[in-house]
Amino acid sequence: MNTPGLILRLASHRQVTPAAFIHKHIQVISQLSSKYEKDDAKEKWLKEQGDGGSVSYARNGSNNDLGLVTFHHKQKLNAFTGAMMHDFSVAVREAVKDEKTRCVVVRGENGNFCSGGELNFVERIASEEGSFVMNTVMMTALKKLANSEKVSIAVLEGSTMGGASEIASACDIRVAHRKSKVGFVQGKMGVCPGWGGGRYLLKTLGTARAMEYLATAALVRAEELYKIGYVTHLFDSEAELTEYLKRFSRLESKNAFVAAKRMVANYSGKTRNPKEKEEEERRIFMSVWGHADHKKSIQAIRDNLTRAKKEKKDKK
Ligand SMILES: CC[C@@H](C(=O)O)C(=O)SCCNC(=O)CCNC(=O)[C@H](O)C(C)(C)COP(=O)(O)OP(=O)(O)OC[C@H]1O[C@@H](n2cnc3c(N)ncnc32)[C@H](O)[C@@H]1OP(=O)(O)O
Repeated sequence: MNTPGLILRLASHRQVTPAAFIHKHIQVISQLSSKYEKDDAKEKWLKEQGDGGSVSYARNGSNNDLGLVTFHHKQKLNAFTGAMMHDFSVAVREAVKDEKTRCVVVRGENGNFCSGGELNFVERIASEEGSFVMNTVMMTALKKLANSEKVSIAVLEGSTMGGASEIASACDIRVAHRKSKVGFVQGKMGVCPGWGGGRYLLKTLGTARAMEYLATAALVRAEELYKIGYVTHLFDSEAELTEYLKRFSRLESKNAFVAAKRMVANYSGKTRNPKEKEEEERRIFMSVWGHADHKKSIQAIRDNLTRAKKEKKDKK
């Protein structure tokens, strides 16, 4: 192809949003924002779309440090409906408020995380109003989860498709069943990430890999995701998963646990300027230094050293 032809071809492929299009969308968004001024109006609208399934929040009976957000729609591999998006918002609010827990475990029932948007529901809300409401409600819920002081853990089993990969990415940690798969398949449906979790996909995968996976609608095995660090732990059985989750009760000081989460969150976001991040780092550190747990731990370490020294001496 000659150079002018090539330039014309490239220009026609360049995705430039025309000004008229942007203007129309600003108008639509402004109308919808007034119609659904309150978050509960959007949640109510989603609930009315129904289509089965639910999402619950409960404290884990055998490990009280864990709160469980569970997807229930096993006949459709936990595909998300409007009712489930409504419940998810409520469940996340309950989970992050629960003062008794340290972690929020996000999981699907029956050995499957979630197969993305439920197709009948997706078809029904395929409109500007639908995209506005779904995107806003899910974005708010994912932000709440990502910004909370709990450590959030997504347990990926079976299939994690489309929007479900956004939920998984919004969590601090992803653990996966060795045989599971994650599909960044939004493009196969002719759309892009729409559950408000695009930013978390970029953060957890890195821009190049997020581009590759989204542009190819990749279905990726857990073992590959483990190699690139998207998944931090692979498990083969429920017993192994239970053992893994017990690790999050190891820190005696809950204060130190919360500070660890705050310290990581402070530097993983791009929202604050460097000066504010430094100030926040100092504030976090000052919240643990000199705290009763700190003083108790110093004494415990000192006692350990003394004990070890005595044991060494006795052995001689
Ligand atoms: C707006 C949401 C959008 C976004 O923006 O992000 C997305 O989420 S895009 C992603 C949409 N989801 C999909 O494309 C996945 C569709 N499902 C599949 O490709 C497969 O089901 C599977 C996930 C690869 C699993 O395959 P398999 O193990 O062979 O199970 P089945 O296919 O037999 O599924 C069992 C049962 O569940 C029904 N099902 C599965 N996913 C959905 C769904 N998303 N919506 C509605 N129903 C779903 C499937 O039809 C089967 O039903 P029965 O045939 O009645 O048993």
